[in-house]
Amino acid sequence: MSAKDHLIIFDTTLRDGEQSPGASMTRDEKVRIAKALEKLRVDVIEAGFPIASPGDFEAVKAVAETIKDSRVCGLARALDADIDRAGEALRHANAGRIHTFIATSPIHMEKKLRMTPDQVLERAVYAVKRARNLIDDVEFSPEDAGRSEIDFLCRVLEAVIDAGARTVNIPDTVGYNIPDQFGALIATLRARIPNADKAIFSVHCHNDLGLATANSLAAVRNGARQVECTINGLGERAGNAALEEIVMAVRTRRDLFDCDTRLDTTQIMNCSRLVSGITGFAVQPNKAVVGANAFAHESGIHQDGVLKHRETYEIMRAQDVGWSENRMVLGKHSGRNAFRARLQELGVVLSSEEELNAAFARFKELADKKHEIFDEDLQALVTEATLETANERVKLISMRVCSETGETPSASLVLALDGEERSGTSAGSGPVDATFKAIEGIVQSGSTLKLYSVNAITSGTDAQGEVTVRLEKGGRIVNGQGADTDILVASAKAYINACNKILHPAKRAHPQASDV
Ligand SMILES: CC(=O)SCCNC(=O)CCNC(=O)[C@H](O)C(C)(C)COP(=O)(O)OP(=O)(O)OC[C@H]1O[C@@H](n2cnc3c(N)ncnc32)[C@H](O)[C@@H]1OP(=O)(O)O
Ligand SMILES: CC(C)C(=O)C(=O)O
Repeated sequence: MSAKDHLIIFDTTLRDGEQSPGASMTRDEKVRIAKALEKLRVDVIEAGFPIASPGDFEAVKAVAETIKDSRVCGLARALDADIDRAGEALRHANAGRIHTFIATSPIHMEKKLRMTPDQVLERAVYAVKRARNLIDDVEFSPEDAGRSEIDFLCRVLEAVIDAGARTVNIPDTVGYNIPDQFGALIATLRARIPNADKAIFSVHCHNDLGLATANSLAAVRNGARQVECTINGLGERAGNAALEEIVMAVRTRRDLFDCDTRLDTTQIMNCSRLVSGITGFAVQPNKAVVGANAFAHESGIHQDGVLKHRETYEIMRAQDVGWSENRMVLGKHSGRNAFRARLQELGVVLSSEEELNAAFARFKELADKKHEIFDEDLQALVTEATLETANERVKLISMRVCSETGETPSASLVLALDGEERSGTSAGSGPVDATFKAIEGIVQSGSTLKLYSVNAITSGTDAQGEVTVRLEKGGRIVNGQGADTDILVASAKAYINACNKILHPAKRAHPQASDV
């Protein structure tokens, strides 16, 4: 890859990312993340701001001493002490860089720095020269370039390139720019600055208007060859451009970019999880590339499309960014094709289309009550569907259970017995007891309850409960199962399932394993 084709990825998770309130990292945590970034093959790791604290100095030093395959960078204001401290932290780096900056926008110069433009220009040149005395690789940023006057910006950049800055980074510090404008800014700077070809143009975009990635990409299309970004888009205020978005956009839309990165994108998820785990900043599920839903499909039409041809609804491969695979989430919007495919994956073979339809109907009912249907839910559904299509003399139509402090619980049920609707009410020592007594009152199975057990099939308060009921009649023992998000309904279903077995003419004279 030639320099022209190479898009340099400058990761600033450990510096600007750490500026997210609450995202402070220890030295060892920074080293762990830096190693993961090195494995991802980022070109430059900005490890911190050495003057900020003794701890950050130690962190930058430790990263510089550990990392061999990426360049390690330290940030410094345009001040002697900052530059010297950065140089000291980077002394043992295999490849180091000092990144010095000073603001160039009217508002920052007048209100914050309280310096005239000429003083700022002079200090910028001085800082770059001082840094160059310590290290070969110096980057300069005119902070708040996105709100700076173009003529002044050109003057500053031309002067710092002459002073030895190898990279000039154009920050949209407050995320104020929009893509067309920011792209045009890069094109104008490159065209107007006479020595522009002596430096690499870089961009550093913030996400205050949600445009950090779009602005960075617009800049790349206009000749920027370094992008500063962070894992998961971590960073000051609304964050920085997200590394994973930049890298995958350039790779996925090769048709639009005349450059690419050298990253091993399969390491992206690893870095994302590590950064999220260390900082405690959870990744939103719908975050591009690294969110839990980025490669998940729940809608039937999409699932059907992906099952037939993945690219109908996926522009990237989940594996290419480090997910093990894409995910089909079964839920209320899913269709038969995805349902059938998941059952096949689970090794469940339904003997007829009728059984599949019964299971699918139950699945939709359950999906109305439960956000996500897990494999265990499916197993339970299929068991029920299979039981349902077997000879069923008793079916649950509806039920109502009352349980109130100080009152005797009661249950009223409507069942279909041999196709005829029957209702019954009973009191009991508890709601389950009342339910079973009401069923027994209608069905008159004459059996005795031997066992009642409840299991949560999946986790969460919306989990399905699976109930097993064991009945005994005349030495014959049967087990009935029922599952539902309502534990009383699951209990009624289990009792009815067992009754159906009791009422069904026994094929054998003695209790059999198949009955139980
Ligand atoms: C856009 C960015 O992300 S820039 C990086 C922002 N990151 C950080 O600030 C994190 C680390 N910062 C810190 O730990 C501290 O702010 C320090 C150690 C750098 C400085 O602390 P202090 O000396 O107490 O100064 P304080 O932070 O209160 O104020 C900043 C000073 O730096 C000056 N300053 C700001 N930027 C620059 C610059 N690029 N070059 C020179 N001076 C600068 C300000 O004008 C102010 O000067 P003043 O004290 O004469 O008014
Ligand atoms: C130091 C510079 C590059 C910065 O972080 C910004 O302007 O946002």
